[in-house]
Amino acid sequence: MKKFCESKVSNEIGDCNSFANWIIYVSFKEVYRFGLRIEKEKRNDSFSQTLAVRQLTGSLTSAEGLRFAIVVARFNEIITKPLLEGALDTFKKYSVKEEDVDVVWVPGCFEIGLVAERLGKSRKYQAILCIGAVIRGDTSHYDAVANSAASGVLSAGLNSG
Ligand SMILES: Nc1c(NC[C@H](O)[C@H](O)[C@H](O)CO)[nH]c(=O)[nH]c1=O
Ligand SMILES: CC(=O)[C@@H](O)COP(=O)(O)O
Repeated sequence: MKKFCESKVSNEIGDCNSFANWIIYVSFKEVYRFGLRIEKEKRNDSFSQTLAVRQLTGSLTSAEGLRFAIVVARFNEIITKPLLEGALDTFKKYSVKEEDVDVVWVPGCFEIGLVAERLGKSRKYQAILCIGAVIRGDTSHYDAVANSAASGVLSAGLNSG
């Protein structure tokens, strides 16, 4: 499994104007399903001596017939639920059938890696997507939870191939 995307975004919830960090993790066994497009770009600036810049862009046309799992944390559900809905919507857009997606709720980010690893080892899924949200407060609690979640997801990938 490979780490596909990790993003940090700022987020406001109620009184708490804080930083939320959520992790989205996808792995694809069959990378060849992503068509690789090579585009050449001509630049009209001081770098124009570089005639062409090669850009590699992945494009997924259809994931029909593939099975996916989503592990989603209930903690900070106000954030994770819309992320889950977005993920389900995106799967639909790529022709993944509803019955080919299993959603597993876990209490919080701490549990994501554990469950993702089990699901990965089941060999039932093409990819496992993990969704969690950790909000920075006044203490170092944020770092503990976010770091554990990130390393749990990394271990899940490494241990389930
Ligand atoms: N503080 C956050 C948590 N904490 C809960 C833990 O993840 C865990 O579920 C609990 O300690 C039981 O083992 N979880 C988040 O997802 N986000 C947080 O900000
Ligand atoms: C990681 C958290 O749950 C976070 O909101 C805790 O906030 P605080 O550090 O103020 O206790």
